[in-house]
Amino acid sequence: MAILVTGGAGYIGSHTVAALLERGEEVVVLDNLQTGHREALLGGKLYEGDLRDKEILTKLFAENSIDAVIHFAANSLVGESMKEPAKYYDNNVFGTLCLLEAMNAANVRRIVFSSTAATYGEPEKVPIEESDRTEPTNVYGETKLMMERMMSWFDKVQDIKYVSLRYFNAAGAHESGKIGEDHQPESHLIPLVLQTALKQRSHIAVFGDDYATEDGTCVRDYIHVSDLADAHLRAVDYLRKGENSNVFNLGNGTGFSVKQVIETAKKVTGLDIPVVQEPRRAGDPAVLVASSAKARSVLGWNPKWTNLEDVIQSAWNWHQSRPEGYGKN
Ligand SMILES: NC(=O)c1ccc[n+]([C@@H]2O[C@H](COP(=O)([O-])OP(=O)(O)OC[C@H]3O[C@@H](n4cnc5c(N)ncnc54)[C@H](O)[C@@H]3O)[C@@H](O)[C@H]2O)c1
Ligand SMILES: O=c1ccn([C@@H]2O[C@H](COP(=O)(O)OP(=O)(O)O[C@H]3O[C@H](CO)[C@@H](O)[C@H](O)[C@H]3O)[C@@H](O)[C@H]2O)c(=O)[nH]1
Repeated sequence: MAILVTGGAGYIGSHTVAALLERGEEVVVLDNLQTGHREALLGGKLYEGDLRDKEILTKLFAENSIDAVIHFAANSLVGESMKEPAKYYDNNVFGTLCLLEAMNAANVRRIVFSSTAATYGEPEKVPIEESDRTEPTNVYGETKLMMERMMSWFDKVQDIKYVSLRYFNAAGAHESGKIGEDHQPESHLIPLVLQTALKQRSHIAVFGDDYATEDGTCVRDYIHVSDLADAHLRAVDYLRKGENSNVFNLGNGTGFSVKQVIETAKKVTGLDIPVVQEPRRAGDPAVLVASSAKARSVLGWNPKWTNLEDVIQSAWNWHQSRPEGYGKN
């Protein structure tokens, strides 16, 4: 039996594919390569196509014995979602609907889903627990919450069991140095800061310094991509044991401000990183920090990369060895 990974050629998807292959799983990937890279796939069978294309989904499920789906494929940028909402409802919500319909038709009843800290919006308290209020402050988070609710109804009505993993901020790169983060254009803080250290950019913009945080900049919980990959394998095992649908936060439980990330990157690289203060970015909550106690106790998840310096060092190794990323697909 194979595992279908949608978005497997993307950043977190490719690290999860690597982890699945390492433990001997058969992997099938569906990716339209809109942000992913063929070279990021260290194995598995790639179907190059779109989640919203019913024909390719039907073909893929007919040609492979799929046991479970891990669903990464989505648009996932907070800032962009506040400029182009339709793109997010279409790819994320409609795309997931197409996938669930095809799964039901093919009698595939397990899905692990990439959700996000952005489902919470401004948290009522930190660290955030899964039972806390979900009131997204951006379109992206709203679409992910809709996808979770949709899966909950497909569970009730069609018995498709799901595990929704609400990741906080993914960071770092694979220890082998073969795969890492390469988004074109890049919008995530850590890669942008490291590209500035490499002098590929003149400066890093800090979006807002008037938040209610210690130094006025936004606080996030950075979690290593290999720890995220490990959680997906545990979530598949959890569903294979016949457990009920569930939701888990995945974070380290420590928050770092934008300024602290830049300072840590300066220390790791030993290089100058010029900063320019800019206005707030629409849709950004001030603080997002996870309680992952539930994932630890139920999934036995135990993140290894708990130190921000080590996480940034692992990203730095990747950026130094592949300053242009993967290059052309
Ligand atoms: N990066 C983070 O910090 C973070 C945090 C929380 C949640 N997430 C979620 O994790 C998932 C992966 O994030 P990422 O950072 O690896 O993003 P990514 O853009 O690197 O990966 C997404 C992959 O999905 C593919 N894709 C997108 N739409 C598709 C479609 N319609 N059909 C087929 N393939 C499609 C892309 O080509 C890409 O390979 C996303 O669902 C995102 O919302 C990411
Ligand atoms: O040039 C930049 C880029 C980012 N930031 C700030 O840095 C923080 C982190 O931003 P970014 O790296 O863009 O991540 P988020 O917007 O927090 O979103 C990421 O983390 C979410 C979970 O918390 C995921 O759901 C999203 O998919 C993923 O992109 C935010 O406060 C941004 O305002 C800057 O100040 N300057």
